[in-house]
Amino acid sequence: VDQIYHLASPASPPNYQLNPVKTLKTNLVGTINMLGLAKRTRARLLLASTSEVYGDPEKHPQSEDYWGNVNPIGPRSCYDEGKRAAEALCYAYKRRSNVDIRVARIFNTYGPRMQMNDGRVVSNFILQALRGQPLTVYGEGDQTRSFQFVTDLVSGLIALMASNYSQPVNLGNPDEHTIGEFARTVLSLANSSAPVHRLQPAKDDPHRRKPDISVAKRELAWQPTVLLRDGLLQTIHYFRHRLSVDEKPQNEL
Ligand SMILES: O=C(O)[C@H]1O[C@H](OP(=O)(O)OP(=O)(O)OC[C@H]2O[C@@H](n3ccc(=O)[nH]c3=O)[C@H](O)[C@@H]2O)[C@H](O)[C@@H](O)[C@@H]1O
Repeated sequence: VDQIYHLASPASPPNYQLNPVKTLKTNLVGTINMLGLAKRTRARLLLASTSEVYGDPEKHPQSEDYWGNVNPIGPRSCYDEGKRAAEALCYAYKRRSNVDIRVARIFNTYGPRMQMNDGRVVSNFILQALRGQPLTVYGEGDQTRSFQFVTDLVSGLIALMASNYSQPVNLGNPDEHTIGEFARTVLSLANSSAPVHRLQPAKDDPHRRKPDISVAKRELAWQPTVLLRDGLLQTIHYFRHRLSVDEKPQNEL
């Protein structure tokens, strides 16, 4: 074993909150298991961490030296604190046993082959737009996110694994949008006239999120290249195809 990409964990808020104990176990015990493997085999381990280590950030955009604003007992804490502890484990193994680690703090990522029932905003809005169902905006829709296309993330992960840099690195696209604006973009790209419905805000939902990617630019010579419009068109195309296959009446198959 030369390289370990430790990516395993539920990642969608409805998913990881469904079984919070399992989410914590995956990130704690799972990370200990993988770090043990890396120690025994002297492999380099890359941890998929998350922008959620910054919680509901008081610093904007978020750079890696920001310690975060996380509610340690809230509904998101199983994931946020699980990933924070996974990072702590990486640096403990590095200090104690000299394990060679890389830590990617991944910001909202989307693209073809996402699970349709994932529950995150990109898949929800695309599916709703294509089915002509109301787009479910949680709260006022003025919260922001910065969406990165999957191929950009993959090239960032590979560049980080190949680098000599062992401090955390943000991997994300700094192109920031409000969720209300994002709903309108999806409707327009999917040629949909579905309505937008405002629902209750999600508890502890981060209000703003945008990566500062200066470290990734400097250390990895990496930056995202896919524009939101182009990435969304590819993703909408994929979901449209999946719907035509999955929702075809049985007698037409
Ligand atoms: O990718 C990240 O950086 C991290 O954040 C995500 O969490 P979140 O940003 O809340 O992801 P979504 O569930 O896609 O929500 C994004 C925003 O859209 C809103 N939303 C979501 C779904 C929906 O149907 N409607 C809606 O308005 C949410 O309230 C939130 O403000 C996921 O927890 C993680 O996969 C990941 O580590």
